[in-house]
Amino acid sequence: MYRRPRRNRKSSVIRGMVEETRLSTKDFIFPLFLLGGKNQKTEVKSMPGIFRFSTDLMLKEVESCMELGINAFDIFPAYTEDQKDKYATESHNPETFYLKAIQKIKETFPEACIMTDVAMDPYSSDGHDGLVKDGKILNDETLEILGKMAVAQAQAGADIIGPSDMMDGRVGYLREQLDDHGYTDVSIMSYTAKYASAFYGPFREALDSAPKMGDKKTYQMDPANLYEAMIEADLDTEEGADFLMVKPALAYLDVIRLLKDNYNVPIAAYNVSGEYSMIKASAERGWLDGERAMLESLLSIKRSGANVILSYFAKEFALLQK
Ligand SMILES: NCc1[nH]cc(CCC(=O)O)c1CC(=O)O
Ligand SMILES: [Mg+2]
Repeated sequence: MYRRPRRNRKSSVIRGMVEETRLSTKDFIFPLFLLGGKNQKTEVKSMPGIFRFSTDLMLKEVESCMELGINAFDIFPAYTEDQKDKYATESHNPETFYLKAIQKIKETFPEACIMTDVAMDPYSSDGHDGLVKDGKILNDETLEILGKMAVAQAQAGADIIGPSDMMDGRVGYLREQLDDHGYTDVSIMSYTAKYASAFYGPFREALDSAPKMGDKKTYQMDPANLYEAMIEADLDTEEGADFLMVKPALAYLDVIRLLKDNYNVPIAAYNVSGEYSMIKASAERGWLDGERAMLESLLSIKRSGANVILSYFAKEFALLQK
């Protein structure tokens, strides 16, 4: 045998030299759940170790993450039922707590990169990402609401907006709205290939944002489809997306690879709530080594081509690097 691949695995130094993929805290965006009020901190039951924070406590959380090298955050607000309506009015009310919180975070930590979600669901009494009429999710009517939301978020200081709604044409529409309002520097990380997935369950518990009727299959993609992601990616790149995102991550590594190989735009992957909870739940039962399972799955997301990883594991990962 002239070739013995095991020679390059014989010591940890050599294994380190030939390592093809390396994770860094810089790869991550940490999703954070925001509450109204003051001095509030509640754990998400289905996501052990993940909390919702009111603005004052979130500032502390952001600070402790930044000390660990996590500098990018995606802020998701939790609204109560009485604050929701059909038109997701709170999403662009300049006095609403989540816009104030973003302002405050940017004021306190100007170097932090703040991303915001553009979709109606946390503010909608129907629990859908778009406007509901006669059981249908209206596309073009929704765009106008998303436009107001995105401009309000940019005004509050968002560095990146993340349309997660899957309405057609929204990237171009939002780019135009942002530019018309003078926010040419605000980036768009499009949820390009977002699948109708069972893995969003814990997130919907965190925000109490599950759809009141039906499901999201008329706008989110069918898990059976790979090449359809290229139709979405073609449109999003033409419409001006700065990043293309695949969501969820682990069950869709082939989609991440396909987009990475075909588009010259950075690819993001959302390691979603259910993917976090699966590992946490089995680690709690002693069924697998939670830390190793976390590192292996994060590595697989990067190896498949993701440049940016949104993950609830971000802080835990950063802590391990210390
Ligand atoms: N449109 C809202 C939104 N933005 C991110 C997630 C899921 C994130 C996660 O599960 O961690 C969802 C839920 C959904 O589409 O129902
Ligand atoms: Mg699309």
